[in-house]
Amino acid sequence: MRAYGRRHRRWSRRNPQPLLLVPDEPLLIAGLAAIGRALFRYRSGLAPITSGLVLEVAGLLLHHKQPGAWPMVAVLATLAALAAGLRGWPWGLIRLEERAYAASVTVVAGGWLAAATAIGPGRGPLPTALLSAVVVLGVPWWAHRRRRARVRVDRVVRAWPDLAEAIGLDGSRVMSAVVDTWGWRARMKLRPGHSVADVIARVPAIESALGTRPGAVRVEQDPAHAGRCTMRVVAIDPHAGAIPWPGPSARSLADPIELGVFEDATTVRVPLLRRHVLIGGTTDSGKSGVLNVVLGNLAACSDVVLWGIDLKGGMELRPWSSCLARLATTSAEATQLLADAVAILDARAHASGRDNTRVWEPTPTAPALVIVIDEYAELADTAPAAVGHAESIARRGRAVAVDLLTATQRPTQKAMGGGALRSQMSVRVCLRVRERRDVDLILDKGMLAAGWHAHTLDGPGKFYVLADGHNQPRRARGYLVTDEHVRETAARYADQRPDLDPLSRAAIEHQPRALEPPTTIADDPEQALLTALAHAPDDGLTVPELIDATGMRRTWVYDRLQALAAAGDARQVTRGRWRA
Ligand SMILES: Nc1ncnc2c1ncn2[C@@H]1O[C@H](COP(=O)(O)OP(=O)(O)OP(=O)(O)O)[C@@H](O)[C@H]1O
Repeated sequence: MRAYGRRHRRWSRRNPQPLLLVPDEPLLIAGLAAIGRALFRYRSGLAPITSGLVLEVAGLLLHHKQPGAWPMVAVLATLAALAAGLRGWPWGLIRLEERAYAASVTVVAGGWLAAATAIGPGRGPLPTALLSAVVVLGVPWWAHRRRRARVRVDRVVRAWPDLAEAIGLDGSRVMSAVVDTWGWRARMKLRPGHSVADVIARVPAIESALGTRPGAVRVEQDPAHAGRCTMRVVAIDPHAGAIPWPGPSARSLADPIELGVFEDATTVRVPLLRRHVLIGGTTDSGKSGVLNVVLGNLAACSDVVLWGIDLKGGMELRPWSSCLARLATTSAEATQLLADAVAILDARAHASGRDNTRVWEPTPTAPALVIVIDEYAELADTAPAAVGHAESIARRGRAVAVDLLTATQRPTQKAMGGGALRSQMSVRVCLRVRERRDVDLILDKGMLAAGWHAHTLDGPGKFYVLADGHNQPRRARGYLVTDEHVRETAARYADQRPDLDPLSRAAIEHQPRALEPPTTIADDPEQALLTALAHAPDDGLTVPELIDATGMRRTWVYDRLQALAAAGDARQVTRGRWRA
């Protein structure tokens, strides 16, 4: 038996059976069905031709049965054209061009039908007129981008059950789909037991199944139903170009700040009163850009005093110096500034307790205090004493309107005091990060898995924001604030800045001043700098180390480093570390 089986298999390999297709229905019916399917599939593209044929038949019937009805046809056509042109009825057209097109088509079709009813569709110029109208009015129809997009979306919706099964979302249903300016979005119902996290985990597979570019699919939870979500396919990136800053929108800290624009063109509005802000992202992700948008707005608020800490020698914040009541550029200055802020906080808390007022309401005469810290991790590295003050402000500052606005490349556990500081930051702006786990560091644990994919942001200024009213992973792009904007805004509001209230001023005056650490200035700081750079270890020296070596101020060291770098005598080994 086994020998027979082997022989049979060998014989089958040598003499393969021809593949026979046996139709199980008559050829004519199969052919008609195929034509029907093709007509149905391309029904949108064929619509002008179909409409021409329908008109021809209607003209024939009306001419034979009711040739005197042509004035009625003309009147109805005019009314229909008015409804289409003025109200977009019955297609719900919003855009002016689309309504104009619908009105023109209705007028031409109605006019032709009235003429065909009166004299017959085969007479005179009517056949040529109908053919020309189909071609001329068909061209905009065939070229219309949204119509073609709609057709593509309809096909995807029909194919979704198979696609969903292939990517592990079997049982999910597309309930409705809408084409918008940038692509399309669909409301989806998931299989019982599936959640939006399952869809988010399969986003790359969905992109592959739909044939989109990577990063084109967004998924948002339906706030009313755990088993439903909105899937958005962004065919054209609405954030491809920079969005110019329209200027400050806030006049008081109580006004929400407009940071930029979401992908659906709505404005990103974030309330800042009594909130600490953390802006995180890798180098060149646009942190300073977002900081500048916030500063540009706060500069226009008459109830905020601004203090700044910029340990990059004031590189980022100095352009705003005319609007900053204080700017610290060294670790010692930063520590003193934060200590003063804690003193203000204590004085205000004390006064609130005494007067039985729960919160400090900022006004131009009793303004809020916002402390802007550029590169918080650097502060944590170089001024550990300052970190204690910052944490104290983060914990207790909100009620008395002493707020922190911090930017950092990477809010590591160490920089963020083991997360204690970060947990107080109720507004988090996450720009592009290099490593996926940084998303959880900036936003919170589990946010990466929940769809806040900041590692896929592909341009400076693009961000996710987590704040009151913003708890869905929606991509936004910050406004681009140019140097010119900064100069103009700082100059415009410089003399409108409020002063601290007497209570806060008195609190600072009673503060013990830290003694300036004695600095020994090298005889020839320039030479000392060159020697330090020449003998620097392979991973370079930090700016504070160079300050120690030269005894000069940070700004001097930065200026000299820039000049030496331009001349090729110094180079930045990694960010902030230098050697010859
Ligand atoms: N919203 C934006 N739209 C377009 N371009 C932007 C935007 N924000 C920033 N950029 C551009 O990106 C570049 C880097 O921006 P920025 O200096 O703000 O980044 P950063 O994260 O602060 O960098 P660093 O870590 O070096 O301080 C700049 O050239 C800037 O013009």
